Amino acid sequence: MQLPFFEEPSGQLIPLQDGELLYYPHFYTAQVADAYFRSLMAGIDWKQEGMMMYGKPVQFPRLMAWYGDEGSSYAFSGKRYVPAAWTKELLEMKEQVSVPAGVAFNSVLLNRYRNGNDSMGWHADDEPELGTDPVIASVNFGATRRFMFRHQRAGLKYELNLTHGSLLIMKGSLQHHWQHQVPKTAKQMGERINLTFRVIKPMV
Ligand SMILES: O=C(O)CCC(=O)C(=O)O
Ligand SMILES: [Fe+2]
Repeated sequence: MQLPFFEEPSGQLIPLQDGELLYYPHFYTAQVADAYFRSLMAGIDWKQEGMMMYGKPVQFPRLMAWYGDEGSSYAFSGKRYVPAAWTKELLEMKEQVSVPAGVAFNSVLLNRYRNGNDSMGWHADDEPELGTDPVIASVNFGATRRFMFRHQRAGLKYELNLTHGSLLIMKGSLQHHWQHQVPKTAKQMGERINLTFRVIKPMV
C-alpha cells in the first residue's frame, strides 16, 4: 500500500501492574484501514475451527486463520496449527507493526467476529511457543469491540474499546499475570477482524 499509513505515530502507554499496554487508536488512517478490512474479508482463507470438550466437538464462536513463516506452527486447545504462507498485505502489515513493537514477528493469528454473538473467552497468550514475556501486536478493523483484562490474582480489571485501524501492543509480564477476552454483546454490529502478530519459537 503506497499511502502513508501512520495518522498519529505516537502511542499511549498504559502501565498496568505486572504488564504493559501500548495503544495507537489511529495506527492506520480510516482510508487505509477500510482498504485492509475489505481485502482481508475477501482474501483470507477463513475457517470455522473447533476443539473437543468433554469428548464432544465444540466450534469456536468466530472464524480463524493462521499465517506465518514456515516452521512457526502453534498448538492451542489441543490442536497444532500449521501456518499458511504470508500474503503480500499481511507481510506489509507485519513490517509496519514491528516498528513500534520492536520485535520481528514470524506469524499472525486472525480472528473474524461476524457479529456481536461471536466472541473470545478469557485466556492468556502464554503457550510455551511464545516464550517468556511475549510481545503481541494486535491490529483491529471493522466494528469496535470491548477488550477486557482481569488480573489472575490481584482482583484488578482494565478494559478498552478497540476501534477500526487501531493497534494494541501487549508486552512485559502481562500474559503471565492477566487474562483477556472479547465478550459477546447484544448490540447490533457488523463484522470485526483482529490480527495478533506473534513471535513463535520453534519447539523441540
Ligand atoms: O480479538 C481480539 O481482540 C483478541 C484476540 C486474542 O486475544 C487472541 O487472538 O489471542
Ligand atoms: Fe489473546
